[in-house]
Amino acid sequence: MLRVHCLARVSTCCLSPRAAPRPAISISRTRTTAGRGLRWRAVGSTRGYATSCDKLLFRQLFEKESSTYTYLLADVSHPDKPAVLIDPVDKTVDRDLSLVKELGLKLIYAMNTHVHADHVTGTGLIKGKVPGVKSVISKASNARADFLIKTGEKIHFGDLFLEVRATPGHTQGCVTYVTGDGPSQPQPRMAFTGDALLICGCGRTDFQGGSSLQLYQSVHAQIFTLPKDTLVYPAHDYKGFTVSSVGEELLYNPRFLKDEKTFKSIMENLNLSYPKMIDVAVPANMVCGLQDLSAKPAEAASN
Ligand SMILES: N[C@@H](CCC(=O)N[C@@H](CSS)C(=O)NCC(=O)O)C(=O)O
Repeated sequence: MLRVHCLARVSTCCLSPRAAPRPAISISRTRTTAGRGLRWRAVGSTRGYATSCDKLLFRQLFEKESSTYTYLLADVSHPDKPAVLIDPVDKTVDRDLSLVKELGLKLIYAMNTHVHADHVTGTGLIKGKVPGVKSVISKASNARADFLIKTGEKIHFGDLFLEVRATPGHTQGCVTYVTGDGPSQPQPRMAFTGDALLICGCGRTDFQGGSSLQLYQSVHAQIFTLPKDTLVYPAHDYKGFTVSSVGEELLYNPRFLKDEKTFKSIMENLNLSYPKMIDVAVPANMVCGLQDLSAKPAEAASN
């Protein structure tokens, strides 16, 4: 187990008597085991788009120019209320940090699912505004960050954790973050799929080392093997959808329902225009948004 950072305070897990006290912040490396369950359980809503866990605070946030979703997760049962942001956008950093402050959370990680091409990550700005926050991205992305994570590793915030699953194909370094498996973790599980799996769609594969065959295989192996009730939260939606599930994507995703060859042909014929921001966004995101911020003094901590 690789511990990369610890807070002095520890808390015991209130829902799992078997769990040992865990440092508030840590990243550990374990082997990933794909869920094989076939559960379909509606929790708290008629469509089942909710997760039950007293500890988890969860918010889905939207940036309208790039149609990007940012996700805020926190363990509110822990005295520090440690929180993570997944895929923050530079333009909405102030909104996101205000929310973190209002909710009394302690932001510890600003995480990226991949090197985005259509917008600049908010990670660099956040690090300047909230000292102590660590940036996270995959090692396979070849980007710079405080923590370079790999498949199978766990990212802990309080007693909750996210499991890292490599889902390359949109870019070489794409990962999906999945909430933990176990009695004290949110049920159903939640998968933050970045651009690998979108709702009834997927990320394009025509730049940044993209590969349609790799995408097809990684989504099938790493996401579609999760329990069917696992909630799917993508990095983008262009039609106004907010959440799906593994079960729904298995039934209705028009791209992944096809065989590999047909999928490849679909991806080769998407005819999408290049993202407007790509020339600015990719270099900035390769350094997790710290491209030109070194000269600027850090602002006062937001929380
Ligand atoms: N018009 C937007 C870019 C839209 C786009 O290409 N989205 C990407 C994800 S961001 S790189 C994508 O993979 N889309 C897949 C799809 O099927 O739409 C812009 O100019 O930024």
